[in-house]
Amino acid sequence: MNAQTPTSPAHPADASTAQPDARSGDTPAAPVIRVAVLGAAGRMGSTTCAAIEAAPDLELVARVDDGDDLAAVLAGSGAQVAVDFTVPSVTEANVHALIDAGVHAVVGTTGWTDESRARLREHLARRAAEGVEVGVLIAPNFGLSAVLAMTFAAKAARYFESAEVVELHHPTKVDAPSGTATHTATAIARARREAGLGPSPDATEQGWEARGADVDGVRVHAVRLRGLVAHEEILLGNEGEQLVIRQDSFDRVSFMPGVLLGVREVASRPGLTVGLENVMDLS
Ligand SMILES: NC(=O)C1=CN([C@@H]2O[C@H](COP(=O)(O)OP(=O)(O)OC[C@H]3O[C@@H](n4cnc5c(N)ncnc54)[C@H](OP(=O)(O)O)[C@@H]3O)[C@@H](O)[C@H]2O)C=CC1
Ligand SMILES: O=C(O)C1=N[C@H](C(=O)O)C[C@H](O)C1
Repeated sequence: MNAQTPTSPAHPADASTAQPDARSGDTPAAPVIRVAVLGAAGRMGSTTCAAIEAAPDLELVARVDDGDDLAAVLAGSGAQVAVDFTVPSVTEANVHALIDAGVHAVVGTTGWTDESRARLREHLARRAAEGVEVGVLIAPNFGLSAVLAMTFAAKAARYFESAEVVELHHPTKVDAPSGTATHTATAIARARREAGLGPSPDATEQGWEARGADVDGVRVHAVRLRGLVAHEEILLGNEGEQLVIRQDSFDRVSFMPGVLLGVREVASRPGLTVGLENVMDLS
C-alpha cells in the first residue's frame, strides 16, 4: 500500500475540495477529487495512476495492491473515489468495502454477473436509506471506440438475421469471453428479442465446441494472441450483405479518457450505473 498524501477523512457528499487559485490566490479554482487506485501495480492500474497524476483536477492519494488492508488505506488516505482494476475474484468484495466506506467506485474489472450486480444494488440502497449516497460505475470497457462499437452494434442488431461477436486479446488475459464481448452480446440479444427475431440461423449438428460460447443466444469467439491488446469485431449478416463493426485498443492509454470521465462523474450518479455509454449519453 502507498497512501500518497494524508488528507481529511472521506465523506461521500464531499466529492471534491476547492484548490486555491495559483494565479490570484483567492479565486477558487477547479475542485480536486482525491482518488485511490486498486490493483495499482497491474497493467491497467499503473496506467491509471499515471493518468490521474497527470490530471490537474485529480489527486492520486493511494495505490492499493494485493495484501493491503483496503479499509485502513481508504480511511487514511481520504479517498473520495476509487478505481478498481484488480481481478474478477476480488472486485466484488472491494466494491462492497468501498460502499461501506462511502467511497464512490469506478470499476473496470471483469467478472460481474446479474447476481453480483444485484447484491451491489441492494447494498447501495441500504446505504442510501442510512443517508449515505454512493455512486458505482461498472464499465466493461472504457475505450471510446469500444463503447461506440457496442452502441452501434446494439442499434444495428435488429436489422440482421445473423449476429456473432469475436473478441481478440493479449494472451495474459485471465478470463474469456471478455467483459466487453459479454456486454455486447447481451445488448445484441436484447435488441433481437425486442425486434421479435429468433435465433441466428445455424445448421450445426456436431462440433459445437468450435462455435464459441453461447452468451444469451449470441455466439462469442475468443482469440488470445501475442502482440494484441484488446480488440472486438461484431459480425452482422443478411442474405447477400454483411456489416462488420470493429474496434481496436492498441494501447492501454486508450482507456484513460473514459476512466477519468468516470472518476469525474461517478459522485453525481448515486446507485449503480453499468456501461460508460450511460455516462456519455449514448444509450
Ligand atoms: N473496463 C476496461 O476498460 C478494462 C478492463 N480491464 C479489466 O481490468 C482487470 C485488470 O486487468 P489488467 O490490469 O490487465 O490485469 P493485471 O493482472 O495486470 O492487474 C491486476 C492487478 O490487481 C492486483 N490485485 C489482485 N488482487 C488484489 C486485491 N485484492 N487488491 C488490490 N490489488 C489486487 C494484482 O496483483 P498480483 O499480480 O500481485 O496478484 C495485479 O497487480 C481485468 O479484469 C481486465 O479484464 C482491462 C482493460 C480495460
Ligand atoms: O483484460 C483486458 O485486457 C481487457 N479486459 C476488458 C474485457 O474483458 O472486456 C476490457 C478490454 O477488452 C481489455
